[in-house]
Amino acid sequence: MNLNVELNSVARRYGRVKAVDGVSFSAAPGEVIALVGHNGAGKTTLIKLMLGLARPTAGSVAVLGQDPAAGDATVRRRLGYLPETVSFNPALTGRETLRFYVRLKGGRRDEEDALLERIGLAHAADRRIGTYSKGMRQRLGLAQAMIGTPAVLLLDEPTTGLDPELRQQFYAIVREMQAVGATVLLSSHALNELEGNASRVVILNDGRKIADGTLDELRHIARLPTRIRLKTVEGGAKRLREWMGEPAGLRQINGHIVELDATPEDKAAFLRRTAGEGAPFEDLEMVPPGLDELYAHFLSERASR
Ligand SMILES: Nc1ncnc2c1ncn2[C@@H]1O[C@H](COP(=O)(O)OP(=O)(O)OP(=O)(O)O)[C@@H](O)[C@H]1O
Repeated sequence: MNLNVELNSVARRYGRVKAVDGVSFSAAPGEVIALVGHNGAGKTTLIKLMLGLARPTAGSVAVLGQDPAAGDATVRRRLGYLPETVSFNPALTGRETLRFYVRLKGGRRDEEDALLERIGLAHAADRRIGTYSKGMRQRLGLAQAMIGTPAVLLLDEPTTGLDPELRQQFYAIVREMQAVGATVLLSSHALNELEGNASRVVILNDGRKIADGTLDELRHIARLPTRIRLKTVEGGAKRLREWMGEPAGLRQINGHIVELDATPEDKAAFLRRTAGEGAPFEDLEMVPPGLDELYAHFLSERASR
């Protein structure tokens, strides 16, 4: 398979600190991979290794088939990077700044105007960056990372400081990049927003990779229960409990709602029962474990080893 990123047993030490410790993974075109982990887990270092800004102390890194630290300009031009903290000259306008980066990267003439339009900053193109809000600066940073339609886009905590609407717009742009075959790697602490937006999740802890897969794969490995919530008519919770046979762990939330945590096997058996006659509920809701629960699970599993 054609891979845009390949990391093989990569380690990066800073003195005694193992910022990245034996990490291997690969990323194909069209994948959106979320790097998640506590502060100091090694996310930024991993991104810097892929950019060639840090060299591995062991193992190998290949981006677009090349060692990114070797300084090959053709590879660099096909990489886009949004750093954790974007900092632009406040005295320049958005357009001037982007034009500067387009020239630096050998981008198309007037590409800055198309990018400003795309990220919704055309109306402020001629305003000085010193007057921009945090969200506007972050969007300008994303526009800068998108110059030349990169094959690999590395985004370090890109949605920090963005309001919910801007986050949606941000992920819409990520999907557009994904659709044209870019590999997008983004680090984030906002686990809930990654659901439905990342095709794969890599969990890091103390520089090590402790989980890697789609959300469904991680759910399958973790075998965490699904929350089943049943609603009935007001005052009907008692009858519902009796019909369910008062299973251990059943929680009565109020007079008409009960909740149960079901293993994958219990869930299937329960669903078969609910399909029968006379099930005394009006509505059923199933909530599979979210990324925050999976994350906590993998971390606690690691800690107990
Ligand atoms: N240049 C450096 N010199 C010394 N130590 C470093 C350097 N860069 C990173 N580290 C250390 O490596 C570890 C991993 O840091 P890194 O910035 O990669 O984590 P992170 O997961 O991105 O954290 P955050 O979520 O806080 O941004 C930390 O212990 C950090 O202090």
